[in-house]
Amino acid sequence: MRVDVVTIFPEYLAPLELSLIGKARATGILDVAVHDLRTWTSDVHRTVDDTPYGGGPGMVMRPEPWGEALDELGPGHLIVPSPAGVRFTQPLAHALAGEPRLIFACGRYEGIDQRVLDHAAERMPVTEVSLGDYVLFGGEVAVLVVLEAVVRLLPGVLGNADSLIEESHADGLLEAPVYTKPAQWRDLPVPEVLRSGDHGRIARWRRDQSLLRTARRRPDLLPALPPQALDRHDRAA
Ligand SMILES: N#Cc1c(-c2ccc3ccn(Cc4ccc(CN5CCOCC5)cc4)c3c2)n[nH]c1N
Repeated sequence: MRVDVVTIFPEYLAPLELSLIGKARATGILDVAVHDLRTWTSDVHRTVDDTPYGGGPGMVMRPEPWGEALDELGPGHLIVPSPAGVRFTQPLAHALAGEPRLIFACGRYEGIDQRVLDHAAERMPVTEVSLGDYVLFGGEVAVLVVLEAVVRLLPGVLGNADSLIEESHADGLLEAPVYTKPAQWRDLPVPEVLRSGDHGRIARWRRDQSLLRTARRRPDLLPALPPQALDRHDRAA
């Protein structure tokens, strides 16, 4: 997968050199390039923003540098983080993991001139995404989140592919609690079932814990579960 990120704060994306994303880059699974939007400015002050038409607070990012940048870097699936975007979810992460090329446009100020997105949409898929209902300073943090969620799904990135099956949101439920040694820590024991060696019991316990957690913390996820997601054992509850 080839990823291009355009931002006025390239240093914000330094974490992309680290951990599993850094390893995916080193092993050739992922090719990431971070670009400074000011590369595509032509004035002496390298201006990237201007006042909003129609008035209102703050500044808006000028279309010209973005147009030049996307002319050079496109085509690819353009991902634009925005407070007004569609909620970023695990299904969307899976969809993006299937793309050969992603281009991330990191806005700042009050956002990017809408014509940039409209013009790009004439020649490539454009998706505005939001991390959630709160307001950040810009899109860079969202790019780190989206990229981590997407890259984890690429073949060869996670050592144990099984961990993709058990994790939260993979089957629509929150994951069960996890434990490791020691068996007793500050008078707190590991649940006996997890040390029983009875894999059927362990699987049922984990499923029950997932359902309990989801019901308590994210009841909004429960109705979305298709009937077949609750196996015969669950229905009895
Ligand atoms: N992903 C993501 C994001 C972002 C995000 C992503 C990208 C950019 C580029 C600039 N900003 C800052 C900005 C601040 C204020 C406004 C106008 N406001 C009008 C009133 O409603 C709220 C918005 C717009 C943009 C960004 C924020 N925030 N929250 C998420 N989940």
